Amino acid sequence: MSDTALLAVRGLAKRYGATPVFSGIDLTLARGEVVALLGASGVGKSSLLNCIAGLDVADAGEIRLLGQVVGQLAEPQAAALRRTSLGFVFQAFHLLPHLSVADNVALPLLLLGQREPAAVDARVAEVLAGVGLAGYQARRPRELSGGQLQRVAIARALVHRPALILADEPTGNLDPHSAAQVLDLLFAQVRQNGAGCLIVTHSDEAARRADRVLRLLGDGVRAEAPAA
Ligand SMILES: Nc1ncnc2c1ncn2[C@@H]1O[C@H](COP(=O)(O)OP(=O)(O)OP(=O)(O)O)[C@@H](O)[C@H]1O
Repeated sequence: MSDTALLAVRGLAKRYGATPVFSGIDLTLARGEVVALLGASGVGKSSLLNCIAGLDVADAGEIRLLGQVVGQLAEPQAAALRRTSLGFVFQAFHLLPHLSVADNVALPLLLLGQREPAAVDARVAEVLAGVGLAGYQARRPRELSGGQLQRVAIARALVHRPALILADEPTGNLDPHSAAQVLDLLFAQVRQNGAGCLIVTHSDEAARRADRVLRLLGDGVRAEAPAA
């Protein structure tokens, strides 16, 4: 089963110096599945997401992405697998302020070597329209609201059609109205693209919209019944 899973994490452990964060983490995500990851503040949700994304390194365990054990690949191959198959949405948006909206969204395509301007422009326009920002290509991030910034970040995470979206509290900086809009868009776009999504959240709304809800504990992951 783990061979066909989009993501399979086995026995993952992380510590910072002598301080353990988590250990014995097993989780699996199927293609097209939206999974919400809950957990107390400081339990290691962001650390887990960062390990899966290759932004941080686990101390033990295995991460299998699209059937490939990432740790068994040479770093250039691991990086290429992540670039192709992952999109990341951060709580603080992480857009580049000096680039236009279009250039921010196009970045993953450029990193993948897609430089044919007409094709890049067309895909950027398509994905911006998908998040309700048609015609915003020339804007700068400073000219956008928080909800719009996060929608740009979602467009950037989806532009290269990754198989897995990792989202770390993507509505944590938004007012409730914008948060609900952004969640709707994120989940609609994820499902429309047939991608899987692992979303770290404190939001009941996000958990309610997920296919499955997991709770991260220091020594494992527990399945929770979705909120009614
Ligand atoms: N770079 C780091 N160096 C040392 N300790 C760290 C580092 N990053 C995180 N930690 C610690 O690891 C633990 C887990 O942090 P993490 O941010 O993953 O938790 P979280 O569950 O995402 O928390 P929150 O819900 O508050 O965002 C915390 O105790 C944090 O202080």
